[in-house]
Amino acid sequence: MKHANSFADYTTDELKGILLLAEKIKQHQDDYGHILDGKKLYTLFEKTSNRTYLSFSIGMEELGGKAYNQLWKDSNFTIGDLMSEVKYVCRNVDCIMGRFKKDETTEGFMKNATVPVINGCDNTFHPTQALADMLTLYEKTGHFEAKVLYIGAKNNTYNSLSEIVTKMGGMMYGLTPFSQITNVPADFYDKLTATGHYKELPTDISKEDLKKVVADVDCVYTDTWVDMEFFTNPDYAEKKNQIINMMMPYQIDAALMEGTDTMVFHDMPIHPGYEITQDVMEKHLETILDEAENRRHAEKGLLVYLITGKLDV
Ligand SMILES: NC(=O)NCCC[C@H](N)C(=O)O
Repeated sequence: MKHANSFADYTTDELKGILLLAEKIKQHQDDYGHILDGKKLYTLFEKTSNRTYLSFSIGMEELGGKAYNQLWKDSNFTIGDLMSEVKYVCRNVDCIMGRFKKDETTEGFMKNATVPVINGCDNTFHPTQALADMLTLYEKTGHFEAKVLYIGAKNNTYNSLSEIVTKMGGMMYGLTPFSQITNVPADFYDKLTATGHYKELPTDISKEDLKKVVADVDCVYTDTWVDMEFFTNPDYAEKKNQIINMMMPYQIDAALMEGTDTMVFHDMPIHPGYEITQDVMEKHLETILDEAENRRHAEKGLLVYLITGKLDV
């Protein structure tokens, strides 16, 4: 039995297998409408969501299974012992997808569950977003060895994207003047660098040098500068303003993209005027929506793999 959290737990072949299965199901949906007949997925949200909620609910239904959704605040996880509650949930369902504020909750689920647990985005990793991103890159470029330049806050999305790009043998460039990450092992980024497929760019890189990287990569990627659990938190308002001021010079704008056919990716929700300008967002929106739709397709590959243990279906 496997969980889905860090891609350090997955081989390159396994990831390719999941993505190729996802693409096969996407192209031949009619052949896969019953593959998870009778299977049940429990989804639990401690944070807000649009894509994760919809993609897992509809994705499960399209495979013949059923998803049962609960908000953390309505659950007895708020008052009970985590270990025994997780074990109880596992008596009922075949898989769990949880979006939690803290990675220690994700890890608590994974430690105690007797069914596969998928991290639906905590403060450290967002693996299903990275699978969707890689599926999109594969569809748009025809290969898995993608070159990506991420400009923005170092965060959950960045960590999982960096893991998958390096694992697939592509090249990940990170320009991250600010970090939301508080809880990865000290050597996490060193290990990525040691693969030879990961490079952090200096924050004082010249516009000229940055534009060379933009022209060389398949896509420029950005994400919110402030993660969802802090976005509307009044206690975080001052910090949020500081971050915005610091990050404004790193906004994805038309001047940065000018003269290239490089794609722009964003995991959504988008904050035009902050991490990306309105015009660049509008120009690349169809690509971004392809990427967002691929959450559902990539997750279907993952669900089939985790629940059946098979890739050759
Ligand atoms: N598509 C998504 O699932 N978006 C999640 C947003 C990730 C962002 N770094 C956040 O934690 O708010």
